[in-house]
Amino acid sequence: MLRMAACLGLAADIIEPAGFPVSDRHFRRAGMDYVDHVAIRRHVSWAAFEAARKLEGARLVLATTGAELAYTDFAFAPGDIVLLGRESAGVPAEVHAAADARITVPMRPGLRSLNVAVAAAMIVGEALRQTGGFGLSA
Ligand SMILES: C[S@@+](CC[C@H](N)C(=O)[O-])C[C@H]1O[C@@H](n2cnc3c(N)ncnc32)[C@H](O)[C@@H]1O
Repeated sequence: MLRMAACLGLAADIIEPAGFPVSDRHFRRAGMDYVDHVAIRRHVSWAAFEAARKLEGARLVLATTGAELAYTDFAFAPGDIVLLGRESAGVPAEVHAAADARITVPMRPGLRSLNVAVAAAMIVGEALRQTGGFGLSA
């Protein structure tokens, strides 16, 4: 997802505790050489992230299998933050409740979820298509 953010000119927020090590050193050790090309904002907690987001006035758009609204039917706006949950557990109820919108990538019945990076790519692609953001960022 960080590689996608680098290539498409998107900023990435990481909210701790994350389900993976989040230091630049760990990313580099994992061969993530794109890390220097992404504006990564790290937040020490959910509360810290929410405080920063509210200062910016950005909408929080939660990607979840627990929503009715298809991502293609949602009207994205520049500045929206798309929040994705942990690969293992999704997001807690508190985070679900705090979102301004909840969207889903419709799936066949009986299957659990997409891989988080696949869901992110589909949703970000649609958001950029709608907002004209493809290729506009330096
Ligand atoms: C592997 S899923 C999490 C699965 C977890 N067991 C759960 O019950 O939420 C990781 C993240 O990918 C995103 N995701 C996966 N499939 C999705 C879908 N069909 N629609 C929207 N988001 C999805 C969500 O943000 C989810 O929190």
